[in-house]
Amino acid sequence: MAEVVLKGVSKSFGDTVGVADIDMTIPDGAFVVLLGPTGAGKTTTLRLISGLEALDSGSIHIGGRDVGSETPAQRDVAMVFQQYSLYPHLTVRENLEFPLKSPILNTPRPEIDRKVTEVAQVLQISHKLDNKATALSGGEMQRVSIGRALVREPQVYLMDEPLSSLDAKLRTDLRIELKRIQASLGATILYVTHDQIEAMTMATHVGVLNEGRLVQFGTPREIYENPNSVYVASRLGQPRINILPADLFGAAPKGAHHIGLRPEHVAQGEGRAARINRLERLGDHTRLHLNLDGHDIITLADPHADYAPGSTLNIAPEDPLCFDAQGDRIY
Ligand SMILES: Nc1ncnc2c1ncn2[C@@H]1O[C@H](COP(=O)(O)OP(=O)(O)OP(=O)(O)O)[C@@H](O)[C@H]1O
Repeated sequence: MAEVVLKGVSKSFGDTVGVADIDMTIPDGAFVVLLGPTGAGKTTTLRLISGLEALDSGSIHIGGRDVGSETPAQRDVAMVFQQYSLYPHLTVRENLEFPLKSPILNTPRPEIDRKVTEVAQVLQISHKLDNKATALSGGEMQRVSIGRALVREPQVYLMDEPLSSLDAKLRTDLRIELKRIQASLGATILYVTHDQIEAMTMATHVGVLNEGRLVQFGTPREIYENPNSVYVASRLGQPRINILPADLFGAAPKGAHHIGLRPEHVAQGEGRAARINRLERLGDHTRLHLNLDGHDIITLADPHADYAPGSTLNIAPEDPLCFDAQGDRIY
């Protein structure tokens, strides 16, 4: 497919910053997940790449072409939105065929049939192909929307929380399927999600946005293990990283204002006595909700271990991440 390169990309809406000075390279065949809270600029980034929104400044190259003056159709990107966008008067099959019938693609009939059948199978909607789009459930409509993007082989797929309206089982199935499609087609995908598991399992790279700025870009592992700020550290990981005063366990590490401890980096059986507030038994593991000097701490425990709420557990930090007063990582 194609590499996408953003250089100095900015877009404001009146006084509101949409995105500011974004430099980002989405390698050919990469699955890049954008993370950030609401309003961080994720959707705006997708809309700028697709051409639905015009740049204030900067440039966007797709496959080496500067697409600044191209229409969305010329850019050859496929976009899937959170809200499904189907032609209600057409059947599922007609909706899926629609992108392939565009005069630009001019796909031969047998090829259209083959693609529609294949995509319908992947999305588990083969039995609904001849239903009107309006006769589908919300989850089915969303699958057809995804299908309309997948029948094409565009330069890049732009997906804005495409699985968020689906139930848990289907979301898991489609997560695996999307990843497989990406690997087998070598597709370049830019994907927005709030779902930690989607981000960790599907992404080859993660871009973290904060108030329109790209604050870190790296592999999910780099972002998880080596975040450059409290903000980035808090975006990935479920349960979230524990951010605690640097001196909670004794003398603060040099220069540190806060330490960050992932749940798996809380050593048990040594250190200070924390109160066990609550246990969450999740089957294969248990989450312990602790409190130490008024600070909540979450850690993991063996599912068979016998912890009693109200009792205490000694804990100590293990390989803490250290942050300065501004929340920037110092080591
Ligand atoms: N058409 C618009 N007119 C005015 N402001 C807009 C417009 N589109 C986006 N914005 C503003 O730009 C900022 C970034 O919005 P954007 O939709 O990109 O965020 P987001 O990270 O996708 O959020 P969400 O997770 O809620 O979708 C927000 O402050 C938003 O209010």
